[in-house]
Order: sequence, then structure tokens, then C-alpha cells
Amino acid sequence: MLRLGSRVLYRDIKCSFRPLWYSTSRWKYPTDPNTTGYMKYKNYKIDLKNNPIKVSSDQELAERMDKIPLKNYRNFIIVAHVDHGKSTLSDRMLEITGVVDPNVANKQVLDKLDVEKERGITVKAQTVSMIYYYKGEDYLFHLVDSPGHVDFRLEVTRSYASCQGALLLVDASEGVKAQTVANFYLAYSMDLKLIPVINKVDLDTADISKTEEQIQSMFELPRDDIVHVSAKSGLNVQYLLPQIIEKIPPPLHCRPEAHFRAQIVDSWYDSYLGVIMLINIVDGTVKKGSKIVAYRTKDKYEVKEVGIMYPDRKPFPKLVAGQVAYIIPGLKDPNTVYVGDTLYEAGADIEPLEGFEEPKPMVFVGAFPAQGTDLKKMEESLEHLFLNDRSVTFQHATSSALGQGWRLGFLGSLHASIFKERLEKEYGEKLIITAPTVPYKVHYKDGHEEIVSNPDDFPDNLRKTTISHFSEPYVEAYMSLPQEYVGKVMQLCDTNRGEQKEIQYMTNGQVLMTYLIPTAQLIDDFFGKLKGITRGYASLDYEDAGYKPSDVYKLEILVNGESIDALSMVMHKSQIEKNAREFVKRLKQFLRIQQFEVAIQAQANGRIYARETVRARRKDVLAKLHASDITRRKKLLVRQKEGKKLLKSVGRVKIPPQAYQSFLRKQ
Ligand SMILES: Nc1nc2c(ncn2[C@@H]2O[C@H](COP(=O)(O)OP(=O)(O)OP(=O)(O)O)[C@@H](O)[C@H]2O)c(=O)[nH]1
Repeated sequence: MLRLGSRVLYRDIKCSFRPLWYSTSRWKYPTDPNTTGYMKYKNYKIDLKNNPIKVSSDQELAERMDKIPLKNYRNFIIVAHVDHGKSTLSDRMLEITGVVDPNVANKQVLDKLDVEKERGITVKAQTVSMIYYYKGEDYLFHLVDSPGHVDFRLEVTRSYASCQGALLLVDASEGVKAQTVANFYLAYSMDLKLIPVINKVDLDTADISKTEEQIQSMFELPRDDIVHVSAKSGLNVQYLLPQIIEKIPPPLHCRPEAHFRAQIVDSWYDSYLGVIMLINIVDGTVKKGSKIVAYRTKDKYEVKEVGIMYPDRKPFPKLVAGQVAYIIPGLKDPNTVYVGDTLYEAGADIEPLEGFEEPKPMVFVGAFPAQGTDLKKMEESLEHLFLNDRSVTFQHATSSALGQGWRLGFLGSLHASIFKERLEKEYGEKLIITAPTVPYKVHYKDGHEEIVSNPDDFPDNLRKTTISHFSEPYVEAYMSLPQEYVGKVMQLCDTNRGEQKEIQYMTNGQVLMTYLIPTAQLIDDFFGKLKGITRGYASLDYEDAGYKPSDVYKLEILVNGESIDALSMVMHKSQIEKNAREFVKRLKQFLRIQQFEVAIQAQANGRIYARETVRARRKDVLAKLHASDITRRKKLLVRQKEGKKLLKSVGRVKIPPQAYQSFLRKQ
């Protein structure tokens, strides 16, 4: 298998020289997307009169779909770098096939979550079914719109399992980016038939020739196969649909006559209907009343409803092999559903389908309910969200500062922030989230190792007699950027403890840099900093690169000598001094003045690195005293001083949860 960053890829890039005039030629489009009748493009004749298909009822739609033979099914995914236009292209396809009304302004119809609409990014892969009429026959398409961001790569990988082909979409003005390359190799390794598509050809900044050249040289995809579209205006999208039929094979491995067997692709929770599962039906049929079993748990269900996504749930009488559609098993407990598990007909003797890759969390945070939040209700909300996002790992955790909560593991920091936002938006819950941390490894002298994902559990130097050393996780980061920014990016990587592996200069003025970077640096907004110094021109992708020995320590914050577990952090030696000073200063802002003096200290490796003091509140004990009574005055002041001393020795500082919240929010 070819891997992103492999020598093969770089060699190909280096060899991709083309004469200069090549990149300056411009394409002309003689076609108008609104023209009716037969149109010709790369030898495809499209019957625009019969598209979109016309049906007057759901029943007619179901009957028409039922007549489509397996050989006319096409299951495909759209993959691309972030913002290259996947969701917009899906909108146009849904209009051409009549799934949504073309006369209303459809905008990223498949980005269904609030957080997706607000942030303009796809977080969840969404499947939708469509019927397309071509050369006198109906075809059934199952399209998957996938997320572009690297944190959601697992969503894309899982979706590939139900697809035979992929549209590899590239923005004509940006060209091939780091995630285009990563997605290409993923699709390539899964044997998917790829159709290259150049999008945004309407932009003044579009450089179609250069983008074509990149696609041809980097992916060895023939230039002639590339379709040029403007997903925004709809230009040429109608010519893409016949390519899907001609190039992507049907799922002929599916067996409609066999016993029912399907894979759970996704799942979500509906407060009325309970669990809903999106399934890829490999064999047989399933309908309301079918008795089915989940292979992993051996739980039995009687199916309550089946249907297709069009683009929302549309109940159908039955589903057949080759389709990707939903079922409602009448199940209330989301904890018993495993994405990737096989469902099969009760009583049948079947082989389970190959499961999905297990998520490997890169970022951990502690999550605790804010004051006044019901723990039980929050646990329920979390379970419903986990059902829809199986990439999150979680376990119960207790903090002496924040009480009972959870330790959550995510695939990246964007993933963590999206999850928190979903929880707040969709479930109205309030959370206190501790600083993100990566899983560190502790190597003991007796040879055993331990992974620590909670900084509070990280051993301090006192136990070092039994510890041989620590190590921290690294990623191999691939960055593509214009040549002029190479110096600045090298500097950024150096300050983030990066180790250079490879720098490749491409023919189009772009550079591909490969660095080994500690994951802890990556999750500390490395991408934001990279974008900042390259004025948004750089793109980043990464993959796990294992562990390396490292000088890491736990930085503890002490308030009057007592360690605050929720604020502990593990970090590299080089960052301790700066963070220690910053943390104590920041915590001071949020602590209430007490009757006695409060010391805030930052300690690591048995040493105090920084200290701030919150002075005690001074009560004016002399207010009521006559001005001339000097002895009484002295007596009162001495008594006040003694009282404060006593308070300090017995007084515990009660830190309100809001103080933690404010402290952590600023992190
Ligand atoms: N000019 C122009 N803009 C486009 C075109 N296609 C998409 N866009 C714009 O590009 C932006 C990103 O489009 P999306 O469809 O959300 O991209 P995406 O690839 O689904 O994004 P992620 O799912 O977050 O990776 C939006 O502002 C679109 O309006 C196009 O053909 N021409």
C-alpha cells in the first residue's frame, strides 16, 4: 500500500515537470447548466428531460426504487480537502435527482447538525439515496458526504466500507492540498474507483491547468478523466452523474437471495424512536417485523421501521442487498450498539463482516458538570452523543476539586471542541472541561510501561526511583505551503520541538514539508499558528508516529500548599517556567480575596517555579475608635494580626467552580 509521505509520492511529485505555457492556458465552457434537451460532454448523452425523475407519492418512489436491479446501484463517497466543496456538490446532485427542490436555495443540505451549519464544516458523514435516469434506465445512487478535517478521518474510513467509488474533489484555485493527498491514499488503499473532479472553476483565481497537472502527476489519474464543475452554480454537475454510472462498479458482491446480513455504519438517538441505525445491507432483505440479531452482543430485535435517507428518513416497505439505509430496531439503550457490528437474520448461520478500526484517542480532557447540572441527566446526554460519535472514548473520573465526571478521549482538538459544542447545543448541558492532554508513557525500571492520560495520575519526581524514563507521543505532520513561507514554517516547527524529516519542492511553487512533532505541540493550536504565519495558505495532515523518550514533568498548582488536581498538567521541561508564571498569575485573577493571605504556587519536579499572593481582606478595626486612644489602637492591630495568622493556619481556600471554569476557558 502506498502511504502518504512515502518516497513514491515524493518521487512522482518531483518528476511532474510540464512546459510553462501549460499552466497559463484557460478552459472555456460552452455549456449552460440550464439548457434542456440532450447535451454532449466527453461523449455522454444526458436526457435532461427525464431528470429529475417525477414521482407523485412516497409509495411510487418506493415501487420505482424496488424495480432497480443491483447492477444499477452505485455507492460512492465525495472526499476532498476541507472547504473544497463536498457539501455544495452534494446539494447540486440532490437537486438534479429531485431529492430536494431546485427552486429553493439549498445550502449544505447534508450538514444537518447545528454545529456544522454554524461552523460551515462537515463533522459527520451523511448518506443520501437518489434515483437518476440514464439511457432509458433508473439508477440508484447512495452518496456519502464526508468530513474533510483530519480529526474526522475515522468517519471517512468507515464510510468507505459501503462504497465502491469516490469523487476526489479539488478546488481549482487552491489545487491539491495535504488532505487531498491523504484522502487519495486512503481511497486508493481501499480499492475504490476514483473520479477526479475539479471544483470552483467559476472563480477568477481558478487555475484549472495547474490543478489538472497536479492531479495527473501526483495521483496518476488520466487528465482526460477529470470533470470540471462549479458546485456553486451547478455548471457541468449534470455530466458528473453519467461518469459515476460508467466508471464506478455496482456492489455485485452483495447477494439479494441470501439471509439478511448488514453492517452498522452509523447510529444516532431520537427521543421518540430510540436508537436509529444506518446500515450497509450486504445480503438479503429486511423489513418491518424482521427478527434480527447483533453479532457482538447477540441482542435480538424485532425491526420497527425501515427506510432510506432522502435526505431525511423516508419509511419504505423493505430494504434490499446493496442499499445503505436506516432501520429502527425499537431499542432504547444506546450502550448496546457498536458501529461496525454485523446484524443478521435470527436463526441464520453467518460469517460476521469485518469490523471497523478502533478509535485511537490523541487528546484527553476531563469533563465535569458545571454547578447546578444534574449528573445523571448529563450522563444520559453523553451516552446519546457517544451513540452518534463512536470515536469518543470515555470513563468515569473523580476530581477533588470538581467532583464526579468523565475522562474523555478524542481524535484531535477540533474533535474535542466540536463534541463539547454539540453537547451544549443539542443537549443544553454545561460542562467544565480541563486542559487537553496527550497520553504519556511511563517506563518503569522493572520493564513494565503504563499509559497515563490523566495528568493527576502522572507520577512526580518523588517516585522516580522506580521509574526509568517517560516518553510522549509524536505525529508525522505533512504540510503543504507556498515556497515563500518555508523559513517561517521551519522556525515554527523548531519552536514546537519538531524534527525535520523531508522537504520536497514541487513544480508549482508549493513545498511539501514532513516533520516529526510532539502530539502535545500539535494540539496546542499548531494548525492555527501555521495558518497565521502563512496567511492561511498552508494545509496540514498528520498520522500517528509512535512514542519517543522525553523530559516531561507534571506541573501542579498549589493553593496554600494544597494541590488542585483539576489544574495539573504534564509538559516538556522547556515549557515549565513560562507556564508556571502564567498559570499562577491567571489563577490569581479568579480567586476571591479571603480573610487571610493565600499563596498560589506552581510546582514541578519538586521545585516551586512561580508564586503569587492574594492579600487578605483588611477590616478597618479602628473605625469606631477615638483618634487619640493610641494604646487601644495598637492592641487592636496586634489582635487582628494574630487572628489572621490563626485563620491562615486552619483556613482552607474554597475555590468556586466558576473560578476553575474561567481559568480553564482561557487556556
Ligand atoms: N465560487 C465557488 N464557491 C464554492 C463552490 N463550491 C463550494 N463553494 C464554497 O466553498 C465553501 C465550502 O464549501 P463546502 O461545500 O462547505 O465545502 P466542504 O468540502 O463540504 O467543507 P468541509 O465539509 O468542512 O470539509 C462554501 O462557502 C461554498 O459556498 C464553487 O463551485 N464555486
